[in-house]
Amino acid sequence: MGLEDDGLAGITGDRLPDERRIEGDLSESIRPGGALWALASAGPQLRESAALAADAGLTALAEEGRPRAVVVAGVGTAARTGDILATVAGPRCPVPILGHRSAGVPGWVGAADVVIAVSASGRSPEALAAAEAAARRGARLVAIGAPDSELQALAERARASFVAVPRRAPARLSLWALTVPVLMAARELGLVNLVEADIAETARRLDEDAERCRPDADAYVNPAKELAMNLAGSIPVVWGSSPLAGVAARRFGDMLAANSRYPVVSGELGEVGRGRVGLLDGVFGSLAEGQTDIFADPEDDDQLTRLRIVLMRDDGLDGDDSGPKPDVRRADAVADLAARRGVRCDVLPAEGGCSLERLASLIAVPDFASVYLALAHGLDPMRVPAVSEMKDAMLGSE
Ligand SMILES: O=P(O)(O)OC[C@H]1O[C@@H](O)[C@@H](O)[C@@H](O)[C@@H]1O
Repeated sequence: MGLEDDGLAGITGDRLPDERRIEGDLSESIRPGGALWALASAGPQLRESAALAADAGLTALAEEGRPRAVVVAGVGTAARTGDILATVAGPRCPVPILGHRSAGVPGWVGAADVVIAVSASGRSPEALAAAEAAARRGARLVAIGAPDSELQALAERARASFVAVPRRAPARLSLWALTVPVLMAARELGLVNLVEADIAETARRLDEDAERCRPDADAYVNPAKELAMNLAGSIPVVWGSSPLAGVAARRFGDMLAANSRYPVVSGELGEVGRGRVGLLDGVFGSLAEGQTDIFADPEDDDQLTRLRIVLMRDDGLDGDDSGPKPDVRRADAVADLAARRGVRCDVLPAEGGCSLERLASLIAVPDFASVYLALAHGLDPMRVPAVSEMKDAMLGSE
C-alpha cells in the first residue's frame, strides 16, 4: 500500500485535542472489535488464557528440570511479555530470562535452554524463526499465538507445546491473553511463584479498572479520560520507580505511540536519573514553563509544547524481601525536581498484593488513556497506517 494522494496516507485526525470527542458517542470503539471493547476485555482475556494454558500440556516442560536459561522471542507486544516475565520472576530468579526481539535465537541457545516463542498473529517472522531455531538446536520449545497459524504448525512439527490464544484484537490490545501463558510456562519451570489467587485477583482488578474507565463515565470520575486530557498536547515522559513500574512505563510508551501517535520518553527512574532527567531543564521543560505567556489564550495554537511527567510509583510490597527494597526517595526526588520547575506531573501508584496485580494496576488505566487521547484527536486507535505500511514494506523486501 503506498501513500495516498492527499499525502497523509488516509489519516484523519485533528492536531488539537477536543474533550467533547470523548464525552460524546463512542459506539465505534465500544462495539465488539473496537479498541475500548478490547481493553474492557482484559480481565476475561486473562481468565480465558489461564484456562487455555492449563489445558495445553505445559507440565511436560518440567520433566527435564530447571533450564539453563529462558529466551522469550517475539516482537512488539509479544516481546513485552518477556519483560513482564522477567519482572514477575524478580531479581532472585535463579535462571536468566532474556527477551529476544530479532529473528532466530542467540548463538548460545542449546538443549539446556527453554525458548518461548510468542506471536499474536502466529506469523511474525521473528517468532517463527526463533521457534524453528529452537527446535533445530534441541531446546525445549513453547509456542504461544493464534490457533491454526504457521506458529502452531511449526510447534506441532517440533512436538512442542502450543497455547492457542484466540485472536480477537490487534496484538497490543491482547497483552494479557499473551502474557498469562508465558507466566504459566515459567511457573511449570519453577521460575515464578504465581498462585491461582494471584491470577484471580489480577483479573478482578482489570475488571474494576475497566469499569472505572468505561466510556460513559466522564472525566471527573474516569481516571483514564483525566489522564488523557492531562497529556493532551504535551510530550509525555513516563518514568517508573522500580523495574516493575519501568515495564509499565514502557508499555504506556508503546500504547501512546501506536494508539495516540504521541512521541514518548519512557524508562526506569534508576537509569533516568543519570541523564534523561536533564529533560526537565530543557526547551520543553523549565524553559517552556518559564516562558509561558500568561495572557495568551490557552486554546491558542502557538502555545509552547511542554513535557508532562507520568510517574509510575511502585513502593514495593510490605514484608516482601525477595529483592532489593524499592528506592522510594528517587520517586520523591523527581516529583520535587519537576514541581520546582513548574513541570506538571501525574503520579500513578502501584496497588495490589502480588507483582502481576501491581503491574496490572499500572497498565490498565494508561491503556485506556492512550485510546481516549487518540479519540480526543479524532484518530482511529485501531488503524495505524504507518505500522501496516511498514509491514507491507518489509514483506516486499523478504
Ligand atoms: O504478535 P505478532 O502478531 O507477532 O505481532 C508483533 C507486532 O507486530 C507489529 O508490527 C505490531 O503490529 C505490534 O503491535 C505487534 O505486537
